[in-house]
Amino acid sequence: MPDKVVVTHWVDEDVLAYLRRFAEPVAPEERTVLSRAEVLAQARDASAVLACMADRVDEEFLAACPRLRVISAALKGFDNFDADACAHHGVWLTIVPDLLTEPTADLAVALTLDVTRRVTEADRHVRAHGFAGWRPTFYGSGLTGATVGLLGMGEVGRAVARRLGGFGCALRYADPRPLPPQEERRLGARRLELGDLLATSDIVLALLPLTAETHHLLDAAALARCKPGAYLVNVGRGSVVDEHAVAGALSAGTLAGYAADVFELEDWALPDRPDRIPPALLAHPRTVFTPHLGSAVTAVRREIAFAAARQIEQVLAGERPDHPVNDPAR
Ligand SMILES: O=C(O)[C@H](O)CO
Repeated sequence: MPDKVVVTHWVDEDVLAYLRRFAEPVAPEERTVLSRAEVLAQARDASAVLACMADRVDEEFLAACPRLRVISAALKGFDNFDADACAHHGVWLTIVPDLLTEPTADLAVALTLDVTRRVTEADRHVRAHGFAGWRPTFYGSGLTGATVGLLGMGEVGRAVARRLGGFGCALRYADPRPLPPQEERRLGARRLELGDLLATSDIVLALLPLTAETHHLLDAAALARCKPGAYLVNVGRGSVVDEHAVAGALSAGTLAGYAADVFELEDWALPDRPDRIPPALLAHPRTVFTPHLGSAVTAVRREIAFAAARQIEQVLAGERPDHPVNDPAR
């Protein structure tokens, strides 16, 4: 009997065709994700799951799916997946680490320009009130001459720095691991401690994974250290910021704007995660939000799905997958 593979979200037909060469995939036909109950119902007798950002894999999930050999996550940040529990159940957990870098950096720059130049806010105004000619309104602040603080200098941080090199801003970064001096010079980025970065940046971009150390790194106390009138942009994980504290900082005027592609409610594995975006944040005019579109480029999502499918093929063939984050053999 062929191995069953549960694909928890819509993927291109040619990814399903690839999976059909060695397995029997089940996947939603519409552009949607399966609910946890639907995934569990399908995965009870499955050998593999091709998972996504909407999924959570924990002890309960693994106990309900005894035939699983691999969870292949079509993502990089695996904070919603319990890698140790997977290994304990003899299940590989694999990720796709590299393909989201460039599109996520593009979106980070897009959100930065949007929130600082008030693009979405002005668009809403034109649609709601019409346009009767130029007025001295919607003045913002651009990137030229700004000091931009990159919080996190991993792959995405460096990709953002490369892009910002053309905008005439001063680049700073905070990361426990310094870049080699020649790379700092090439990117024109100077390393600072977190407090100094917050105190001196006109725009702060949070480009961090979610870990015990980064959870609510930008809480009320940290935001109080920001340069008055700074902008904050978050494309890493929602819970790196405390969204209620961000709403407070916006209404106090400490922050001039907040743009995000990620939200605390998505961090399913956190026991105290909120189940909605704070209404005060949604209502604030100086916010710009996208629904986790970091890697949402057609060709990139296709490549990510193929890379995840390939790792399922490898495990089912008894091979070591390309990008495991655990080792069930140990
Ligand atoms: O970590 C990732 O790959 C993205 O945030 C999920 O789409």
